[in-house]
Amino acid sequence: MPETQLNVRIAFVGGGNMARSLIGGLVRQGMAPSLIAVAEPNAELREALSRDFGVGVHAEGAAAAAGAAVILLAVKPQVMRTVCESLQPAVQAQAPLLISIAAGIRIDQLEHWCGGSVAVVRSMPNTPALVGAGASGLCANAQVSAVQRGQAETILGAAGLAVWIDEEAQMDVVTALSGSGPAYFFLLVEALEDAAVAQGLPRDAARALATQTALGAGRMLREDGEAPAVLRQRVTSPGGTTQAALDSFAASGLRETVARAVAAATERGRELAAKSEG
Ligand SMILES: NC(=O)C1=CN([C@@H]2O[C@H](COP(=O)(O)OP(=O)(O)OC[C@H]3O[C@@H](n4cnc5c(N)ncnc54)[C@H](O)[C@@H]3O)[C@@H](O)[C@H]2O)C=CC1
Ligand SMILES: O=C(O)[C@@H]1CCC=N1
Repeated sequence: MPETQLNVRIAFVGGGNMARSLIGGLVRQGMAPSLIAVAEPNAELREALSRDFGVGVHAEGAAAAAGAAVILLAVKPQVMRTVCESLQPAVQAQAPLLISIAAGIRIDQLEHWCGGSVAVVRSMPNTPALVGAGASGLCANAQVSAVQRGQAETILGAAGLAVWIDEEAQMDVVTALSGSGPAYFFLLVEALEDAAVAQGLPRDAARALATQTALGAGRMLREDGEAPAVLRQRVTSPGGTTQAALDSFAASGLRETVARAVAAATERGRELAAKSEG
């Protein structure tokens, strides 16, 4: 990754699922594992990260953060305040770029918990990052330099697509769309599988066909370049089977149902942020 090659020290605080997927992406893209340090209290996870990627592992956040130009916070929102407070001396001494991937934790909270002025990128990735097909929204505060923006983009981009969001308030919408979004598509595949079984198809065949249809539709959305509505129209022969299904979706208010679900998820993100006030 020439322009995107990272040659600065990165500390991951939290070595769970999301951290693992981001670390895997960086190492696959050629980043030297010796530049990556991970703090993870769970010894089994620590050993697995060391064995699988050759990264440095520590039990404590402060040990991993020592000398890091980028500190990526990959812990659950509930422990974020304690973790930031423990990192305060390192953050104040080293002035690193701080990247948080925690749902619902705001930039001003992170600044406050880390002891004041600090460059922060708030990000919302999603679980397809585990297979290199993630989608992340990124939002930076004013202290983040152009170089640091590039670093954040490289780290999140190593696991898929990274999109900058200007207004932090919109990060709750990103969470509701792409953060939670994989679950919506999984639900649709579940429902399609069950529906096909109800119509007489064996379950194995129903799951295989529903899964591959989701993959095929996703790849066409990315690779064809046409708008989703155009791709949909191309499948829909007048008076045919697709039209019958789409008419039924419309009669059930599918678009309104989706709009209500995304509104509920956005609102929940706001509530979670309010709960973690401090
Ligand atoms: N799972 C998802 O779909 C998404 C999750 N996120 C966010 O990513 C963050 C991490 O989520 P996951 O990786 O799914 O969770 P996870 O539970 O797999 O990983 C969190 C890790 O943090 C470790 N940890 C706990 N206390 C610690 C401390 N004091 N210092 C260092 N490490 C500590 C835990 O042992 C655990 O391994 C969360 O804030 C979540 O909101 C963001 C986007 C999507
Ligand atoms: O459901 C949640 O709250 C988290 C945020 C995005 C995906 N999982």
